[in-house]
Amino acid sequence: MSKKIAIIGGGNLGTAIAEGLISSRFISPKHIIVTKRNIATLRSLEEKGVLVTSDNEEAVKYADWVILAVKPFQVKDILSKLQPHLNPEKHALVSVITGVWIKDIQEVLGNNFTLFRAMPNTAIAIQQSITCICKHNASVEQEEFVTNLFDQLGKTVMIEEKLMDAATVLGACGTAYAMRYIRANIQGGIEIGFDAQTASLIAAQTVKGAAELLLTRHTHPEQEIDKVTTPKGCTIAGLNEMEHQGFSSSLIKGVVTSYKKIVNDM
Ligand SMILES: NC(=O)C1=CN([C@@H]2O[C@H](COP(=O)(O)OP(=O)(O)OC[C@H]3O[C@@H](n4cnc5c(N)ncnc54)[C@H](O)[C@@H]3O)[C@@H](O)[C@H]2O)C=CC1
Ligand SMILES: O=C(O)[C@@H]1CCC=N1
Repeated sequence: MSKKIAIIGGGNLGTAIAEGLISSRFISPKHIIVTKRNIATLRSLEEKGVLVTSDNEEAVKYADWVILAVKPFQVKDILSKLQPHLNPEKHALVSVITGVWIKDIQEVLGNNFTLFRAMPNTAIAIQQSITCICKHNASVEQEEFVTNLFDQLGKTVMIEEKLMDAATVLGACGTAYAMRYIRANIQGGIEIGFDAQTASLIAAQTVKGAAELLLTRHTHPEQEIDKVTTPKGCTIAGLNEMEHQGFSSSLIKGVVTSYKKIVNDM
């Protein structure tokens, strides 16, 4: 029988997952049901054949896989209401919620459920996410299903739950960090003569190419940098100025600050 997936919380990430699953043809749109209190903004998913509802209970009755994609502060209340309608023989859960641990979910649902935590990023909408996954109480088939699902949407890596906060920072917040890097390049590009559109294209494609070099060659960034930096040239002059201004240091401090924010808030 075909698997059916409920996405509880059709916000940025929930809709991005639905869109990615449809584009990858991993699952038929009619086997996805997305919930949100106000479903008006889910119209475009509905037009693609996805079921939408404001009733979480209806969604879990329909599905066997339940993806939780609401804000951290909403999850306990939502799970408490769903608890009478969830059955460990039928349902397996995947939470993409930041800072919510397997033990937090177990506090509401008990210990019998198969639970996964997955940390994708918003590039999941175009099947280019990195998704870090950890599992609890999962069979080999269930692990394969979840890995296969997120493999359709980019790359996946299985990690221990204790690294989930770190995965959130590096993988999910990382999309925003990368955008800021690109934006700064665009601003610099405009100052040295490009119009905004051309600067954006050059900056984004350059970053994409740099990432592809690392992903296909499995080299260290510094090896690739060595190939760009002509002695006494302009690249090393710019790079060194960036470092004098604290470039790497500011990025590392930002990553650690994001991490501390998750750890201290949750
Ligand atoms: N945005 C991102 O890049 C990433 C977000 N996350 C995590 O994913 C979760 C969702 O994040 P976003 O999609 O950005 O937030 P969001 O606020 O866009 O989405 C949450 C959605 O849940 C809906 N919702 C609220 N109460 C509900 C209820 N009772 N029943 C059904 N739906 C309800 C809201 O209307 C909203 O559309 C958060 O826990 C976040 O930490 C994880 C990785 C990346
Ligand atoms: O900023 C946040 O809290 C969430 C977690 C990862 C991406 N967005």
